[in-house]
Amino acid sequence: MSEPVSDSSPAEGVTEPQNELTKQFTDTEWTTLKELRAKLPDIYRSAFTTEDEEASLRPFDLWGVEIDPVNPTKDARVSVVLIKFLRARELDVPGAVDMLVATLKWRQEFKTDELLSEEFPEDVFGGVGKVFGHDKEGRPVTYNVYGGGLDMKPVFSDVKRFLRWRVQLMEKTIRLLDFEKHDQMIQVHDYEGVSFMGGRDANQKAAASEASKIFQDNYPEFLANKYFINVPTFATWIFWLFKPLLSAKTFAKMNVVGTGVSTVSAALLPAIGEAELPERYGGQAKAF
Ligand code: HEM
Repeated sequence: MSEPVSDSSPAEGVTEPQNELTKQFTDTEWTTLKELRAKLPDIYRSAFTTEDEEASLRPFDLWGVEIDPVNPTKDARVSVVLIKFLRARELDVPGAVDMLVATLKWRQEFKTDELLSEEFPEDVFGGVGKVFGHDKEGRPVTYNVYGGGLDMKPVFSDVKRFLRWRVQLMEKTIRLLDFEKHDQMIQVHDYEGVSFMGGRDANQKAAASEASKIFQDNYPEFLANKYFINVPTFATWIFWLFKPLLSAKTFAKMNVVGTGVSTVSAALLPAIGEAELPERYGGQAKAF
């Protein structure tokens, strides 16, 4: 990685707002970021198709950060959001442009702006997903309990509803990121007590692959690390099924951990401090 650039580098002599995260950008990242910013009006025209050009160029709120396509340099957090699309495409500007257009279109189709206020039955989803605590670097942690003695039938009976619930959890976690110091999360999947005898049913498979695709295509670089815990040895093959669905970079962030509290805590404690780790995983936090 090259040296972080000086505060005056981003706009060749013109200073613009910086934060802890933008200060870590490399020179190449700044160069590609400037190219991407210059394309924002075209990106917006493609993503927000309307007869009224002025309307398509209105600032858009992406994860709580307002991106003004005509003047994107006022807020350092805009750079933090945009660099994600570049990093997800190995700093290839046309690739990042395509991804951003597709994400903006997908957000309109999926109606993500309605998600945060949507309600889901507590008796079905209450125990299945939680945002709880932080890792040692202050990043939020989400736990998905796809086992743990819970009844999974109603969770996956309606795949569309599951996807809206799961994406809502993602969006809620993102709202905990400030894009100043933190722009990534940790995710934990707990498969404790899952019976793998009959394999995953058709709905579970569809939900898993569709959710993975949504995250892969529309949530660039939000994952710092992901842990699959309480996975019995004979079920680890399922992990490899996901390899073709995920980029090599995302796949490399994933860790499969075996069963039992001591195995799980040995894997999680280096990342999540004891005080923040739920008791059920060998920590001290009275969580869920
Ligand atoms: C009945 C058992 C299982 C169920 C119900 C299930 C459910 C899910 C769901 C709903 C997702 C979507 C992504 C998310 O929620 O974050 C997912 C993703 C995934 N699961 Fe499972 N899963 C099961 C078993 C396993 C096992 C045994 C493994 C092995 C480690 C595994 C590995 C993965 C991987 C690698 C992903 C992709 C992660 C991502 O896209 O971020 N799953 N699973």
